[in-house]
Amino acid sequence: MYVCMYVCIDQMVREALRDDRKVMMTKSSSIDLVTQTDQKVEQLIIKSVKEKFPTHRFIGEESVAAGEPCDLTDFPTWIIDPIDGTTNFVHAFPFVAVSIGFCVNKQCEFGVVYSCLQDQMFTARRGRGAFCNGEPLQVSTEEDISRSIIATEFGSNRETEAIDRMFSSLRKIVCIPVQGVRSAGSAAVNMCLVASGCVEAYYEIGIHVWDVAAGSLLVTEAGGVLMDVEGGVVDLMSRRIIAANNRTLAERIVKEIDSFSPTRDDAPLPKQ
Ligand SMILES: O=P(O)(O)OC(CO)CO
Ligand SMILES: [Mg+2]
Ligand SMILES: [Mg+2]
Repeated sequence: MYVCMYVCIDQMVREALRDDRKVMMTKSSSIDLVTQTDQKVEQLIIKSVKEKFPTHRFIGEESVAAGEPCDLTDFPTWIIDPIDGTTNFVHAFPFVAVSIGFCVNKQCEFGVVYSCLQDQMFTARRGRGAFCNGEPLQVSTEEDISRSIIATEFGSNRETEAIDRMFSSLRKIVCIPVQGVRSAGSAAVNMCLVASGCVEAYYEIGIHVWDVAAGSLLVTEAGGVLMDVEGGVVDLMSRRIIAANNRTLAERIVKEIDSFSPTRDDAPLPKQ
């Protein structure tokens, strides 16, 4: 099932990158894009998994956008971002990933991130390590943030207060100084970069559970840590995350972040 699904998704994404990168609609803002490929890939994944595991539950980005609930319960749940980096996809900017996390009792058991254009398959299973195309991954051993590269994103929220806070945080981090700041345009790819040891840490406020479910396990299985932007335990529904190579860097980033709290992924839908 998985090999067949991978081949179909790979073909679907590559063909669409060549022939059809049209924006079909927007979601939370005019720059929160959706293409037909986002929907087709998610439908393919859900259909394939349901055939084998009919009782399992799903949290899929495009299904939630269509009104499905976004509740993480103790039931086996597949958390799917069919295209992480849709804006990249539309522009053919080469970081486009499919992200699938699988949780039981609210704990991630395995995560898969497929970076389509790099043809890199990142996999992690709880307690069994993280891998890229079968090769083991290890986070960076750097303890000094001034010798680090930090990844972050601005997301699709353009409200003035959120933007001000994001710029303020970034300004402080740049001026520590860090050696560099990077944005792959895909939360999942950013987390794979942390897991691979290429960047020391990634932080973002505004991501969703489907952006980071798989990546979170990749980071921890590669020896890294997850932390909330205010320093507590990360809550995948809170839309805030720091994924770092170690606690020293994560705590250093916490000190510089002007945090805010977007509406949670599992917040009740407003009454019509
Ligand atoms: O392209 P997507 O799935 O909307 O995700 C974005 C953040 O929400 C990039 O990580
Ligand atoms: Mg995403
Ligand atoms: Mg997506």
